[in-house]
Amino acid sequence: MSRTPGILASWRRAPSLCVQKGSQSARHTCHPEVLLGNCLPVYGANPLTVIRPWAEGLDQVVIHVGALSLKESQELAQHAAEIGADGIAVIAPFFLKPWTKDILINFLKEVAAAAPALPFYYYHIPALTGVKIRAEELLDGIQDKIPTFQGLKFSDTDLLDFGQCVDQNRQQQFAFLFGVDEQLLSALVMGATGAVGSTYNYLGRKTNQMLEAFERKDLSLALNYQFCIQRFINFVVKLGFGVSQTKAIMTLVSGIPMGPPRLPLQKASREFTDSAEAKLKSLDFLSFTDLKDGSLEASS
Ligand SMILES: CC(=O)N[C@@H]([C@@H](O)[C@H](O)[C@H](O)CO)[C@@H](O)CC(=O)C(=O)O
Repeated sequence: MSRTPGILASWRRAPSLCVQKGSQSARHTCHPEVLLGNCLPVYGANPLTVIRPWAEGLDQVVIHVGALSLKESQELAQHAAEIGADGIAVIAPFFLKPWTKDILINFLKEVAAAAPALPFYYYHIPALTGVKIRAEELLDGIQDKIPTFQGLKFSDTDLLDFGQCVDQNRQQQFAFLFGVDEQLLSALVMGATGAVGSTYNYLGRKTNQMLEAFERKDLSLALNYQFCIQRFINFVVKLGFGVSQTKAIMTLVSGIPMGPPRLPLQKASREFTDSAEAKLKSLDFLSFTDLKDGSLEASS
């Protein structure tokens, strides 16, 4: 795999809230419950062909089929159905933006209709799309318009909006999947039923420990794990953290070459990777022998 596979992420529905079990390396994400192919189509690379090899052997695969053009999004949705995906997810189109809830719903409805048998997830990520329609508003009556609507991936720090999504839809059995890894514990308290995020590809074990502590109602321990995760994320954010840096860390931890990012992204610097590696080790995310001997078993 020389090109980016997007970001692999996983979740499991409530009551067990989880990212990849048993390991924190990308290589060991071969058995997550769900793989989300989070990539927009780019010229010459159909995300579905990239996702297919990753999807083999997984229990569930939800494929992101959002695109700037409705037609392209519909074609991707149809292809996702043809290759046996378990669901589709869609972000808001972000070049020509929908400016009201109804317009956004109409766009999503047309995409969902192209794969009428597949559960449909709205992927709310306003920082990247610039579409700031509140998720809580969007969810109001959404199943009347999109009968396959199954849930939401919520990648925003607005916990008021997130909490109200949960609170106003308690009867609906929706999946509420949180996407801000450094705030997951807060979202769990609000009622998140799962998590999808980039750092679970390499901070999975610590995150699972946090989830287990939360399920045991040991909030103090869960908070310790969340703080530890925050220490790492805070550290890399200060260095400049994005998709390229995620690829670099995933390569470092898994040993799987993720390849260079495409322009306009720039490859992560050697200094970044060295600093991230040192930080992972100092916070006990990796043991000192993990990377040297090729063993991917991370320390607890
Ligand atoms: C803005 C962003 O990239 N958010 C990430 C988080 O996992 C994020 O990397 C993490 O919380 C660290 O800030 C995910 O929610 C989104 C994501 O992984 C994706 O769409 O590929």
